[in-house]
Amino acid sequence: MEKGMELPVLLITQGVLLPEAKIKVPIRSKNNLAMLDRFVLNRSIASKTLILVAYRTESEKKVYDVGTVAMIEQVSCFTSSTFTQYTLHIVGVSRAKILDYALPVSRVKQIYSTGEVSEEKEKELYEVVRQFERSLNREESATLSNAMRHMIPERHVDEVVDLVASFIPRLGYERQLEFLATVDVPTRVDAVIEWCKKHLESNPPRAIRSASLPRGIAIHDLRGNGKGRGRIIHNSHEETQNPMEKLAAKLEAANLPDDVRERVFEDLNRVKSSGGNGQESSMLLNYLEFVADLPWSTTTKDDVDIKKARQLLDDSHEGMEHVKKRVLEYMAVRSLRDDGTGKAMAGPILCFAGPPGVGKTSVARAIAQSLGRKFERISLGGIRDEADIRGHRRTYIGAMPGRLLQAIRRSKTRNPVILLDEVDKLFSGVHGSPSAALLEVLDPEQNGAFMDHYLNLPFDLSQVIFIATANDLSTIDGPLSDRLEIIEMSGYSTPEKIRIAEKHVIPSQLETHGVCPDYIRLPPDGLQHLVSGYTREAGVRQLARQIASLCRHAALSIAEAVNQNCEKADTLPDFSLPIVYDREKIGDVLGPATFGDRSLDLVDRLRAGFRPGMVFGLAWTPYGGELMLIEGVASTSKAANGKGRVMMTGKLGEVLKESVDVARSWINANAERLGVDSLLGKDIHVHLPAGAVGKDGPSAGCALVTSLFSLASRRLVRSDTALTGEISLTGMVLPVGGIKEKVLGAHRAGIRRLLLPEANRQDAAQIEQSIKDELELHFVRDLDEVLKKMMTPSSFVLSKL
Ligand SMILES: Nc1ncnc2c1ncn2[C@@H]1O[C@H](COP(=O)(O)OP(=O)(O)OP(=O)(O)O)[C@@H](O)[C@H]1O
Repeated sequence: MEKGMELPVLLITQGVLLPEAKIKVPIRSKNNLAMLDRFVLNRSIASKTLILVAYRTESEKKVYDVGTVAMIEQVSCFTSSTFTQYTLHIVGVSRAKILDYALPVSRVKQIYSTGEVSEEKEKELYEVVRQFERSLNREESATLSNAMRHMIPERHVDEVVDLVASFIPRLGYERQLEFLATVDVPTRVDAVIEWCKKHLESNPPRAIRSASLPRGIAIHDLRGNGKGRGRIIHNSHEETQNPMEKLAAKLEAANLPDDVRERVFEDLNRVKSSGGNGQESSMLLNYLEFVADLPWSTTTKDDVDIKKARQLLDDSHEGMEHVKKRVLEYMAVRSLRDDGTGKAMAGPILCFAGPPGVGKTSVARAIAQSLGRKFERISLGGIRDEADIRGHRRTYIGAMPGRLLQAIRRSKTRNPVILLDEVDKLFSGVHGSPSAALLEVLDPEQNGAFMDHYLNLPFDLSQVIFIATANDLSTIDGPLSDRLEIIEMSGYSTPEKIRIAEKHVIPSQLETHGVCPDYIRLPPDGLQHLVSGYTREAGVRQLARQIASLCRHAALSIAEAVNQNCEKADTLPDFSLPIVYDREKIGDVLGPATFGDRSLDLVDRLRAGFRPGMVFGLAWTPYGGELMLIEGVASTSKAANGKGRVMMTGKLGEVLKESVDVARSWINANAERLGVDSLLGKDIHVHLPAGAVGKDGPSAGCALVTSLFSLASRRLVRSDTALTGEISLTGMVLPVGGIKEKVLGAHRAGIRRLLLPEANRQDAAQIEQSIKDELELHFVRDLDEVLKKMMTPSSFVLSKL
């Protein structure tokens, strides 16, 4: 049996894709959708390469036995409320025989072209193609000449005819299929010459007006090089240059380490000896270009001036003193331990953790700037494939280097600061563990000779400074989190947001939109309204977007006024500067406020309808703190053993479920002492609304005890208070995380009285004084204290549970 390779199948029902041509294929059929889902969207290694299969005739549903190996250049996705349409942007690579047709994967074998084309034939071909190009409409002509220009030098006549054939209008399905199946190059050349001539009969070429031709096209000339197979010559300068020599010079200039140099020049000689022909050589050429582009020995010199760095951080970032302090310490240690090699000494990798938009990326950028290093960001969100970090082996068609080396190439230096964004969103899939690969990258023992599968040569990453960011620390892989030094960046309070907006966001948005600061004014109450009415976030990203909308509005108003002024020089426009964005004007521009009063209404409505068993807890989410309603009901159990059951709903995690059990046991054990009925013999149902959102963690313990006590005592819980805290079975209140976020979340929701664990007193000290002034904070040590402070003083007691 013939061997071959297995490729995912994309069935096309209209048209034929020839090698070198590009098409867009909307994915509609069930089979194509399944293939897309399995091989492309989930990023398998072979995901970039497909086999395009066509039917024998457009009506007959039998597949043709020659297909096109193709590479996906882009996947675009259009989503409306009713459907999602994916479209693949594809480029044909080569012909392939379909050995074993099956869905979703078929076994195929690449077919190579055969036959030599005489010099005269080539000349004739290039002459006809030149005229054909000028007979196309301007858009197609530009696309064809562009495609020609982007064909690497040394492309052969067989590739040129494939490209040109894909531009011939109204060729017909069957003729396209026949052309696809023709491996003999002279036959294809004859066919293309004939089709071009036919087209020229009814579409004469436009006259050449060299002055009007775009640069590069006038000299874009197709002709034989007099040495057998033809090649495309782009311009007179390139005519004199041998691309192999150019590449060799580039590799020479790259200053490769000795062991690497030897292997790379061996590869170059292999390409040279094959004359640069064929699929393998073209892959090798791409590879060598990549090797030459890597900054093997280019570094920037560190310029560590702590005073300057402090100034830069202060100028670009408001508040966040603990972050700045830690960053400066980090830089000071680096400068003292610098042994002149620039190597990052074994030490922790900084990881900024916090909700979106709190400045994690911009602090990392400031670190790079103050060290005088290049900055690159790699987004790790959703990566499941080890190859994303470490690259694909070159044996795969369409193989690519990993994201790390791509970032290094972009930075053009061997010692940039690389931000590993969202390390908490790395997943392990069927194609290896990206976080294990990342561990190797971060390990100073191993990263001096990092092996990317594509590069397949050791590359020294030891001088790179890695900084990570995360939203949710609980989802970072254990060994990876051991390597990270976490610096928590919590969300901002409203006054902090206002200060950040005034000092940083507004000036930078004005500059971005080219609006003079004198032309626009955002008075304090306008800004306050913008923050509380149009944003509900821990950071300032949404706020920056809203300010950008105001700047765009200002830019448009000013531009319109200026135009009007020019048209009627004698009448001044009805327009006065600066434009003042007060509450009313903001409402006109951005529409009615999305938050603020309306959501406070919701809390007010909940408070008005408070029943026994209801209590406000506090939740930490990766997007900031939130008020969390807990509801409980109890009824006499009808269970056979009479003991009563507990039901929990609202997508609760294991730990949260256990907290309900602990709370119930504590109430039952202390019922007599507290003077309430035991919950034994009662069926209890605890529900945490926003049922579709998963919730977990031990910090709702205090709130759960309060809810169950309320049921047992038939007394109402204070609806003006929210609380957080883990509990022990013996009634102690234990500390919890995310205090600042939770307190700010409660404050945003309009709750002013809070119960926090005594052991978290220190965390609460970090909250801005102006916020604390508006709050009544109670620190509690045990559950007796919690219940005393949480229950309404009224003797409102329901007669029966
Ligand atoms: N304390 C601050 N002072 C000045 N500007 C700030 C501050 N915090 C955030 N910003 C600005 O807010 C914008 C968003 O910040 P950035 O992109 O760094 O957020 P991030 O925390 O990295 O978010 P994500 O997790 O979504 O990537 C940036 O323009 C940043 O400069």
